[in-house]
Amino acid sequence: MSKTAAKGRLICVSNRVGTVRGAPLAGGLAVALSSALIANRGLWFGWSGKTASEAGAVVLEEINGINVATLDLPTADFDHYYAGYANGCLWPLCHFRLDLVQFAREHYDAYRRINALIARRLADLLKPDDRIWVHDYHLIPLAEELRALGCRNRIGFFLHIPTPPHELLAALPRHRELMGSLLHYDVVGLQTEADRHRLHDYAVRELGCSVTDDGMNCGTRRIRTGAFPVGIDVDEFVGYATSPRALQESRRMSKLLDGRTQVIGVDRLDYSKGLLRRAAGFERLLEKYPRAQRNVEFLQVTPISRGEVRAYQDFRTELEALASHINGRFGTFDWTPLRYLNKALPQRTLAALYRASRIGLVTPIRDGMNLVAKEYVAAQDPEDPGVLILSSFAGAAEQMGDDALLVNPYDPDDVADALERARWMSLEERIERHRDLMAGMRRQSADHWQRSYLEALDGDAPAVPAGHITVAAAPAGFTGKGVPGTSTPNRPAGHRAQAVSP
Ligand SMILES: O=P(O)(O)OC[C@H]1O[C@@H](O)[C@H](O)[C@@H](O)[C@@H]1O
Repeated sequence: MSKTAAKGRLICVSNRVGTVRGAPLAGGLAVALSSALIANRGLWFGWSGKTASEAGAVVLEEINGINVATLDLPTADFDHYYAGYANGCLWPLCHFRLDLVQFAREHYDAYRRINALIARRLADLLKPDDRIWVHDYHLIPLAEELRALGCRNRIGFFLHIPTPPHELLAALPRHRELMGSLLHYDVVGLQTEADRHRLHDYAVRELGCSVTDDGMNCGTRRIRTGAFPVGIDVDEFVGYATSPRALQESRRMSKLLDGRTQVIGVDRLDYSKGLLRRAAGFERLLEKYPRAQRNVEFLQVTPISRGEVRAYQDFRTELEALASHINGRFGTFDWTPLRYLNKALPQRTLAALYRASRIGLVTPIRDGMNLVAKEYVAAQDPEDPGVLILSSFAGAAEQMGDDALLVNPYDPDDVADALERARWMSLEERIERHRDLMAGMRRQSADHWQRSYLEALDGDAPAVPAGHITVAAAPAGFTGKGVPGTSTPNRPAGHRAQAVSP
């Protein structure tokens, strides 16, 4: 199929739609997807942000020039789906925190019901040549539910968060059922090559797939896989950071700092962001390099997130205790070492804060990509840029690892040493690193991300064949649901492919 063949509409589906009434479109990702939607006469489909006693009807409207379709989700299932399964089970699992995974069958069942509901509502709107692009872990089974309704459209999936290794995934009850549902997509996109390899490894071991140059063969299904690293709109962010207002704010901030070095961290309040270990690394800097005392300030901007999930509540309490401990231990009447804000700041304000900060400290214990790292770099003054310190466990490290200072977030000494090195890095070295980082970010922008993904989705992966689908057998113990063509429970290992209707 030619890449330029006439295409149908693009339908993006995500739990939250990226554009809301009354607020301008913000963030490179939302902007990139919106421009793809506008160019492809598309529709953004997702949750309305409200729950109701009954599942709602789809509301169609135009917001910021984009066609948006939303629905209220049923209250009875919503918490189990969102806080229970998506954020209490899949999120920690995908961020390698098996210890925090809370699996409950009723959560998983609600997650499946919500996916089935979204599929039914979406199916009513579909035209035969629409291409569907599903986003993130909330909606892994969506293609399977759509296929069950007879949908033969091209459907792609993009996972914004990390893919865990086989050993961790295998600990998830009913993992084959969940992961097998990925085989109903035509294209599965991941953030990094490492994620892609982990997916392949899982699919070979558990789903009977074989790996090809551009994806996987699973019986008669050919699934294209690829690493599509999410980027930012570099010029948009440079524009924020160099607006007269931002420059004025940065100058005001520099005056307040009075010659002290500002280190900045900006993250949702989430255990995956490594905030406790980051604070411990900062504390280590003050202990190990006493000259840093009174000369460095750490500003951590941390809007509250998913406060209904227990692990997030516990984490917040621990972080607050550590922040006060550090300030109590090292602070003086005229110097607060760590300023910790639970506020969501607009992109423009963040850009000014980034520019006034000599060091960007981005140390998640695991992250799909991390766009803060990219925004921090884009906001810098190219003639006197700051230094990015980046966790080697952020997806962004695959692209930025040569020019950022990479650290192991589990090692406070490594973080402290990188902070000290960044403090004293020569102007020449900072300029060179910044230049190379900017060049890489321009090559792999948000726009490049959506274009390359859609090219893969429109490419030569076969659309779902009419009639029967077959896949190779899954190993013993597999309960069937999830993989096309595997409806026999507990099929023995080695059983060959079997045909079923899609
Ligand atoms: O939607 P939430 O739970 O507030 O989390 C914010 C975002 O967090 C991201 O990291 C997820 O990949 C998104 O899917 C999610 O929307």
